[in-house]
Order: sequence, then structure tokens, then C-alpha cells
Amino acid sequence: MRLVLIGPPAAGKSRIGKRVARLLGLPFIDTDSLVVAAHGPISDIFATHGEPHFRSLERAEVVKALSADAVVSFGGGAVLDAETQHDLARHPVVLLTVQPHAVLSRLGNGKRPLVADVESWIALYEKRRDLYERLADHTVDTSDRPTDQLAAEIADWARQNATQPTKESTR
Ligand SMILES: Nc1ncnc2c1ncn2[C@@H]1O[C@H](COP(=O)(O)OP(=O)(O)O)[C@@H](O)[C@H]1O
Ligand SMILES: O=C(O)C1=C[C@@H](OP(=O)(O)O)[C@@H](O)[C@H](O)C1
Ligand SMILES: [Mg+2]
Repeated sequence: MRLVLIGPPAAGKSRIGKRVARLLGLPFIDTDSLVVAAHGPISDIFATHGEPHFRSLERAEVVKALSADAVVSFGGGAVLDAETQHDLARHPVVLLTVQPHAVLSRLGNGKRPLVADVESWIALYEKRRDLYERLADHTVDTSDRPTDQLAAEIADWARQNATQPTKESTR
């Protein structure tokens, strides 16, 4: 079984994905963690080489991640890649959303070069919203519920829906 979590920064993809993986007894893969392990901090990559370079490193890790039976949490912008969009048609995709009121307290660590504050987060989300929704098979809002509860709900959805070999015929 494979499950992919997408959504805007601070939606909880990394934290909730890890818990979902544990509940399903699957490995957990976070594409950002793979990029950091191979190339160093994301903010350094953006500062030194720019966003397009980060996106190509990210795409390479997405390809590796999608070849494993695992719960895979993407970085928020991984879905901008056209080939990744195409690849996602073959995988069950859960979109995690979060509302602006819940974002501020989650943006603490300054590790996200594209979202310095809630205003930039809103602008980024508005630009990507249609894309996220188009790619998703199931959507869960994470604004006002504890991560354990959200992870249990997503794991239940996955048990019922994520074992189909393909969803392309339903698109
Ligand atoms: N449901 C939630 N309720 C409260 N805080 C959350 C929730 N989900 C995630 N967080 C917190 O929000 C921050 C961002 O979560 P993270 O998993 O890194 O998001 P993403 O990977 O989508 O950017 C982290 O500090 C995390 O602990
Ligand atoms: O949305 C984006 O473009 C990004 C989201 C980040 O990951 P999270 O969504 O896990 O914060 C990280 O990949 C990078 O800072 C770019
Ligand atoms: Mg993350």
C-alpha cells in the first residue's frame, strides 16, 4: 500500500504522515527530509542555488519515494512539477488543508523560505489551491483537531481506499 500526503506548508503533512505510517505499519518517507539528508538545509539550497534547483532535487526524491510501499509526505511545492502531477494519478492522494487562523502558531521555525508570515502563506495557498484540489482523492482539514485523531481518520480512509492498483479509470 502507498499513500501520498500533499498540501500547503504547515498543514501537518510531515507530522501526521509519520503517525499514519505507524498506524498502517508502513515506512514513512518525507521528501523534504530526503533532500535535506542529501543536500543540506532547504533554506541554504534556496539561498545559494535558487528555487528551480531545489525543485529539481525535490523531483528526484519524489521519484525515489514513489517507488516504495510507504506513506509519503511531500513538501508543499512538490506538486508544482508536471511529471509529479502525472505520477500522482497512479497513487492514492490525501490533501491536508489548514485555515489561516491556525497557521501562525505553526510557522515558528523559519525553515520555510517561501512563507515568512501568514500573508505570504495565504498568497502561496491561493495560487496552488486548485492544483491541490485537482490532485486529491480525499481532503482532511487539520486546523482544529489533534494530530492523533486526524492520523487515525486518514489511516482508516487508506485501509478502505488505498489498496486499489490504479485510479486512472476514475479520472
Ligand atoms: N493538527 C495539528 N494541530 C496542531 N499543530 C499541528 C497539527 N499538525 C501539525 N501541527 C504542527 O504544525 C507545524 C507544521 O507541521 P508539519 O507537519 O511540519 O507541516 P507540513 O509538513 O505540512 O509543512 C508543526 O510544528 C506541527 O507540530
Ligand atoms: O510549499 C513549498 O513550496 C515548500 C514547502 C516546504 O515543505 P512543507 O510543506 O513540508 O513545509 C519545503 O519543501 C520548502 O520550504 C518549499
Ligand atoms: Mg513537511
